[in-house]
Amino acid sequence: MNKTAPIDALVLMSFGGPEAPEEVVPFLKNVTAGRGIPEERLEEVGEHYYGFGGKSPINDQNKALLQALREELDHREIETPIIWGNRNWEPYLTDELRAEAQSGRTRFLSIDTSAYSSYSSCRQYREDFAKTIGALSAEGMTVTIDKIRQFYNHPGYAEACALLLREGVADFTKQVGALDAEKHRILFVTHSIPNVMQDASAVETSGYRAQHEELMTHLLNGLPASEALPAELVYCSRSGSPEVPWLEPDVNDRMTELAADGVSGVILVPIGFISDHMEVAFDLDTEAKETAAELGFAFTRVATVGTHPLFVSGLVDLVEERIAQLRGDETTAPTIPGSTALVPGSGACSIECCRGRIERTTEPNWPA
Ligand SMILES: CC1=C(CCC(=O)O)c2cc3nc(cc4[nH]c(cc5[nH]c(cc1n2)c(C)c5CCC(=O)O)c(CCC(=O)O)c4C)C(CCC(=O)O)=C3C
Ligand SMILES: [Fe+2]
Repeated sequence: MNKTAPIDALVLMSFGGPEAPEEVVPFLKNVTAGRGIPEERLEEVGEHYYGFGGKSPINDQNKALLQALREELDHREIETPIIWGNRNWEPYLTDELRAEAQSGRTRFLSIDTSAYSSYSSCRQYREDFAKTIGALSAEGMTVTIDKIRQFYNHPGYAEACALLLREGVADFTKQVGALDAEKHRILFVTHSIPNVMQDASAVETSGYRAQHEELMTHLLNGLPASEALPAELVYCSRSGSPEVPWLEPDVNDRMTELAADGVSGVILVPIGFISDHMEVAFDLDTEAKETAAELGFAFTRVATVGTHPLFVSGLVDLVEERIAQLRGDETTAPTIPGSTALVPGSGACSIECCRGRIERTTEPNWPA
């Protein structure tokens, strides 16, 4: 029995990353095709990858997540295949779906590895689906791809983040002896995006930044009073041209400012990333950690959810939720308090949402 009808197969859809030094430049070319990212920035980002032997950590993390999802599906006696496809590197989405279609599975439900709404983290994946559908159609194959909603406010993701935050606070407390609201800060960190992309994300949902704030508020409310510290949202991994405004403050700049205000320790909480991919491994664990060391800060970087069982079972709950919606069955769409489930369109945002790309074309640095 196909417990997931009308879906034939699930797809873990991610960004992709190089496996070896010779793949770094071709990968970066794929990522930035048609974008106005300056050459110097690409060389700089290339160096981050070479610093890790030319291999991105993201693929092994996706393999682990794929395995964990398989186990959770098996546990629920759901036999539907789950495969993995990427936007920017092998295994490419189109190739994986072609192989499935040749085996007779043509209706897909995607689990994207991005938690929030924005062009880069939601709509661009849907454009990838459209490209794959178009490419396979040109080869005579008809496939459909739906997706689960953005999961930043799903209890599975949020409660996994909450437990990991408690562990991080415990680690930090050991380092400093006792928490002190004058001297210590919680900095929630996410990937910066251009301001125009932020604005476009906030048309039909609360938007990229406010979604992070909803989760932050929930996580802070969940901390016992003895662990309460002042907290704020900061950003990492800015790219693009310096004249184009992106979300700020940068995590390093903010730590430097805080040091001038008498702060001497930070807990970084990377709620924008589901696993320790390059932004976490380089921008936080290398660069931000160095900044903290220069400032003489106590420093803890909270773990990302990775394959946390609450996160993995939450994703499978979201698969079941979306399938129930597709069937027209009664279903609930649970969220953390103070947040609302995103409207089902092609899964998460409505089809008009997050059109960051259109605004970009009005800027000299963002060619159409
Ligand atoms: C919001 C967001 C997420 C989170 C949501 C999600 O997970 O999707 C994310 C994830 C990722 N971004 C990644 C890598 C890169 N992102 C770049 C460029 C950009 N990212 C942007 C935004 C985001 N990016 C934006 C607005 C740009 C600029 C222009 C553009 O392209 O729209 C560039 C080009 C060079 C540079 O500018 O840094 C690279 C190499 C990797 C792989 C890491 C690894 O290998 O472990 C992952 C998971
Ligand atoms: Fe990125």
